[in-house]
Amino acid sequence: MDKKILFVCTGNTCRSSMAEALARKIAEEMGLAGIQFVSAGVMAWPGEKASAQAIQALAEQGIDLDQHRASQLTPELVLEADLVLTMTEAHRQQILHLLPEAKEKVFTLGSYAGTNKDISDPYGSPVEVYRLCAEELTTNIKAALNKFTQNGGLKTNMKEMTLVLGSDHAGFEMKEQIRQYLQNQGITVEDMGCNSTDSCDYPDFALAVGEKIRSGACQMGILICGSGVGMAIAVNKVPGIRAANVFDPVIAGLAREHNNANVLTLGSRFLTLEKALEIVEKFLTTEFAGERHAKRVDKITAIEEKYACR
Ligand SMILES: O=C(CO)[C@H](O)[C@H](O)COP(=O)(O)O
Repeated sequence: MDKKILFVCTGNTCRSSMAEALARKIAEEMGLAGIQFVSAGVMAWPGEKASAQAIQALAEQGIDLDQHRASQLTPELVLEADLVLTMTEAHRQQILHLLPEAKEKVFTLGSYAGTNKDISDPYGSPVEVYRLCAEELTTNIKAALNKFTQNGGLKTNMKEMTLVLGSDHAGFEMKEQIRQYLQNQGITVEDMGCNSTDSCDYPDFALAVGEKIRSGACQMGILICGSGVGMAIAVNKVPGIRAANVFDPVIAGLAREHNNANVLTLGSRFLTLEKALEIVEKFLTTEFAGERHAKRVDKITAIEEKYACR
């Protein structure tokens, strides 16, 4: 079933209408399927068109906002959404006043994306201000979609995802066998190398795999070195990556269920192929449980954000 993200501003003719249309385009560029985007205003005139400057700013990016018509925010819209992103804290407060029980899924776009700034209202300004607003929205929406997809917003389905693999020389042969196994099951796999048993450096491949996931091009990764330890340490330096070095299928399931791990690392020198495949299968077929674990995974993300270069 599709997930739904609702953007909220005041009149639904400028910020949230642009956010809805931009998010649709960004999700397509990130290869994200299964997310529906909608928008509404806390004080909208239902049926009103988007402002002329918003239409122009988005038309310059090849996005048609001409057909948009404003909608008034209703409790149903909030309840139906999986995530509600408001343009300002005042909008968030208005929703929570109406529906305090929605607290867990209503955020300002800035706080959810990690930029921590409200999106200011361009209403009545010249088109240049709308262009800047569209840029600000784009930055925030990209980060928000990364977070939404990595924190269990989407259910994992093996056949629908693209997996990325990498290894060093010690993990090369096991990587080849795992790739074959996955491809035989119809799973799309990207292989970032290495391509032989010649000695090489595991951080190079950890970075390549981490960046594929960070960009949204792939949803999960598997990295193999001699012990799995170096790969886990290296790839965990990429923001948004939660890698687990696993030697047992039960732990592989827990790494997904509780920690929403998105990268599995394996130690080829300490695992039989049979055991490695059992671990891979469990890792890829277990879904993040969310609920109390989501709050904890969000705290891991908050640690990353605390030390991010600004
Ligand atoms: O496990 C690893 C990193 O954690 C590497 O595969 C291992 O360090 C490579 O060692 P060598 O160069 O002696 O083959």
